[in-house]
Amino acid sequence: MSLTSSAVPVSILTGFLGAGKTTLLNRLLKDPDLSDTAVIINEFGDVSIDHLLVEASSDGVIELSDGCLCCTVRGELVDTLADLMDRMQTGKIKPLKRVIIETTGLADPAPVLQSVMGNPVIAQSYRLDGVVTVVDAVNGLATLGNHEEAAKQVAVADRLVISKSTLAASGVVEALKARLRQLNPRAEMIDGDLPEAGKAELFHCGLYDPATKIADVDRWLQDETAASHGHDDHHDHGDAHDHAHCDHDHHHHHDANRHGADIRSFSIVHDRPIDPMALEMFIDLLRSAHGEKLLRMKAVVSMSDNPDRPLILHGVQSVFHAPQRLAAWPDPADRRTRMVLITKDLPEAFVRDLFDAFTGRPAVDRPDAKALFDNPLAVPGLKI
Ligand SMILES: Nc1nc2c(ncn2[C@@H]2O[C@H](COP(=O)(O)OP(=O)(O)OP(=O)(O)O)[C@@H](O)[C@H]2O)c(=O)[nH]1
Repeated sequence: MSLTSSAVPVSILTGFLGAGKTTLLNRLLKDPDLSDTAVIINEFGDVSIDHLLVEASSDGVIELSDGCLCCTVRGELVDTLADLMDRMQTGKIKPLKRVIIETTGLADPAPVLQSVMGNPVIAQSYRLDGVVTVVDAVNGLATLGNHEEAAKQVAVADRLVISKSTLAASGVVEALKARLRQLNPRAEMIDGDLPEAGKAELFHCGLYDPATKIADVDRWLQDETAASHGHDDHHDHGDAHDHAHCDHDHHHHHDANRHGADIRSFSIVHDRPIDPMALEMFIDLLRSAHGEKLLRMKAVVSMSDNPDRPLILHGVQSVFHAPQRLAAWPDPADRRTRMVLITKDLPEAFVRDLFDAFTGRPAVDRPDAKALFDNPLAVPGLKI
């Protein structure tokens, strides 16, 4: 996956059945800034109607055949993206500014993201820009409780659009927002009725600020740790903030397990440059042994081989894009490694211990007795 600004950005539009994805897309496609956008839609059922419902961009709408995008037509999604690129390169269609993939309501978004990021050919030409998830204000809370796919759709989102809020009884939207905050504390929440929900900027979730073309790491990481946590010296072995245990307002008494808080979001902050080998081993182990539990990971990493040029990492389950070096730190005053992880059934403490195992310094202030006794230079007879 290329993260450079030249690759065509791909946005995933997801949300449970009937949440309002097509309605939102119809509004969005009226924004002139979304001209030269291809929309790929998939459907369940024999009768294909979704593409008819997308009004404004009939030329750009590519309908995948019957089946769920996350499984049966994954090959077809890759083929469609490859075909689009071929048509662009041979001048059959104008260069695309963006591709939007609208998933079926039942899709687990992680495999969809993987199929965009994990195919080497696709990864050369496209970059995953972000995930926009529509949540229905009326049914959202119940749906999240009953359907794991819906919870995953929320967990991996960069932005959450709350639809139908005018139809919801008072208090319902607030309860829904609290639940969404718990599942995904970093995603920006937008009321679907507001004008900004219908603007092209909704899809600008990627690393590069589309206006300046400069990497905006804090926004990309959805990184409140950048603002709220300073350079604490005690973060020697990484500092993890687990959001499954506290909501955004830090109400520590919340019962995290009440709503199946096996999906959790946390960050690891590390003050010292990391050895490339240690990072590679950490990532390899995490994704090979626990890939299916790693819903999403984004990171900016200070590397010991070149601390002036941070490494950008971006992964979904076991699939990671090729790491990319930024030319410089976006904020020279903050050169900390920052990782944001969203996991399912993978406790923060486990990930943190793993990170520490590969990156932690030996504790120099505590003598290692065995090393002292095994020391060939030790003075015979001297007991410590
Ligand atoms: N009042 C109101 N109705 C909405 C809103 N968003 C969607 N709807 C209605 O909800 C129904 C479902 O909307 P769709 O846009 O088809 O939902 P979808 O997520 O594309 O549905 P699937 O493709 O079946 O998963 C339609 O009847 C819409 O008119 C909203 O913000 N307010």
